[in-house]
Amino acid sequence: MPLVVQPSLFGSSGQPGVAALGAAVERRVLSDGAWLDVRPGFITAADELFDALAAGVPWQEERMRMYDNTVRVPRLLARYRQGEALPHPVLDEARSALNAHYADEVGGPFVSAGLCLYRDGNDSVAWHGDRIARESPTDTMVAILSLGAVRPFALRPTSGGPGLRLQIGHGDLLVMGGSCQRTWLHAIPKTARCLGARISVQFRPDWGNHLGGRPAAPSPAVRARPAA
Ligand SMILES: O=C(O)CCC(=O)C(=O)O
Ligand SMILES: [Fe+2]
Repeated sequence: MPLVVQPSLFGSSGQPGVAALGAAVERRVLSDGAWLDVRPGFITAADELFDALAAGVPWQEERMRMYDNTVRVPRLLARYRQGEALPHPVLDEARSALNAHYADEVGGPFVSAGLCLYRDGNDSVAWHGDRIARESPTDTMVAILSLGAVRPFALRPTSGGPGLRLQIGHGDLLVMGGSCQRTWLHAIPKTARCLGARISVQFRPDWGNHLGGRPAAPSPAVRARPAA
């Protein structure tokens, strides 16, 4: 199917690279042992990286089982398991910088990379916790680079109660850590306001059987469904 991606929407120029982590990383402690780190502007010359990934990654449209049907996964995907070459050298640089910064944190090192391309506001990911932590009581980390359109990154505790929405921008880093994949759910909701495509790169400590997410548990507010 044709994929329309507008090139160089964002106005940066130069060689893509990574900025320092260190004190630029802001930690937000959530309930139940979960935490989030945000480092705005981690990727420099992020529109060049966006363009290179949009054009160079072998994006796949996938289908998934939903009850008795198969449905289109509403985003394009690419996966790079441990040992597979990443599609851009800046992703190697980013993973090395993350592994140095998070060396003393439980759950590393980051090895695999999953990429998502949200073509427009109709593409999304439903509420889920990443499957790497599904049956394990141990803490873990998922580091996400965000490129392109700003989409709200929504989080809510599995036990109910108020959630939050982060505006993760072009070139920003978000790390979910601690118990976040067990005790919180996350989603990229559909939106009518989205201005263009977004690419996310998720670094995970172990490919394991992560296939895009663990569905949200049934709750009065949200019916259980596979992460789509
Ligand atoms: O695109 C994102 O930022 C999140 C994607 C995600 O949650 C996943 O692939 O498990
Ligand atoms: Fe996820």
